[in-house]
Amino acid sequence: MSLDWLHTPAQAVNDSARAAALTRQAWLTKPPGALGELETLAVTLAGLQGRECPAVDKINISIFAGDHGIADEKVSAFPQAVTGEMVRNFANGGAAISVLARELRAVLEVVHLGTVNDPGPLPGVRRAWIAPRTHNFLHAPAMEPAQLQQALHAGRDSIATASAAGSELFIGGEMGIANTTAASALACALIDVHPHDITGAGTGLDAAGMQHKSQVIAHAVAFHRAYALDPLESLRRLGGFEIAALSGAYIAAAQAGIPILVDGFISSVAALAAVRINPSCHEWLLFAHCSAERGHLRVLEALQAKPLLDLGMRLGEGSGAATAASIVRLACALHAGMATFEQAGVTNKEP
Ligand SMILES: Cc1cc2ncn([C@H]3O[C@H](COP(=O)(O)O)[C@@H](O)[C@H]3O)c2cc1C
Ligand SMILES: O=C(O)c1cccnc1
Repeated sequence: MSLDWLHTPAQAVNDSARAAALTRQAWLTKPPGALGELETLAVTLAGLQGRECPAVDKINISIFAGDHGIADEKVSAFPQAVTGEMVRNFANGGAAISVLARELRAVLEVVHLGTVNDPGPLPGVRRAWIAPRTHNFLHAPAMEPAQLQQALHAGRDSIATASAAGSELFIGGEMGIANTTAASALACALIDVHPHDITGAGTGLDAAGMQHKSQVIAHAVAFHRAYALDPLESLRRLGGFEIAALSGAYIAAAQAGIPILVDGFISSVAALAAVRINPSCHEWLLFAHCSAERGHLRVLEALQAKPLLDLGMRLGEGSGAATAASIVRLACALHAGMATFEQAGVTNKEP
């Protein structure tokens, strides 16, 4: 199986649906622009969904879980066993994203790509097993070429299922202890930022822990520097199974015409890799929130992204995107449900 599909263009945005939505916004009983970003959201979604009045009733969430060799370098405040334990927690419905998905009445899929602490087959968990974890990218590429391919295809498979179910919005999430280190290293390769300026606390490192993490990232980025201009190779060398699966899912969603709501720091780095691999998927990305993880602002800037929320969240799992999805729903409801000046008999301003 080749990776040629990664370069297939995303679906074209429907300009006439977008224009119709823009006109509709001007007719609604409010001063023009008074609903701020909610107006922009509705108009953007209209173009993506190809209808004057978009809707996000059917939301698909896929959480990709995988472990990281770089965890050996003591770069996380939590032990590696937590990744596998959280896969079980997702299956049992006890994680933050489980609660948010229920509230949204979204379809939640958990994709288990490989953990050191393997909980085994679980109901509601798709096993797309690659290996217990990636290689430690301080000394070697994180993934073998075949493993990168498996991870990208795991993401694409999630979109095939979502697309067949008529999904109107895709949210990707991740779980993988030490993945803020992988995402930070990958971001350094993709946007040429200094590790010190992007390294954050992740699950809660103190200042000394962050200093150490930043040095580990700097060494890894230097080790793989020769490949920094190649985004797919950087993803293989510095990413992780769940990060690559997210990149594959984003590209496939844009190709399938499903709008994407990007979560926090790790998801945004996966989105940046996706855009560097296939620039046409950029138009399909909506950005949910600004994570408290230090490097997120810099990554959002590289994506020219204006996120909807800033709640100090730093969890991952797709939780920020699931929270913002309610706002996206409200934007669609306002756009479709408000009366026009004419319908309501309200006097419009002078032209
Ligand atoms: C119980 C628990 C649940 C989580 N859910 C997401 N993460 C988040 O934290 C991890 C990244 O942080 P670091 O790079 O510092 O390890 C990822 O698994 C991410 O999804 C969690 C972390 C923990 C501990
Ligand atoms: O913003 C994120 O994605 C994030 C931040 C810290 C830990 N895990 C995830």
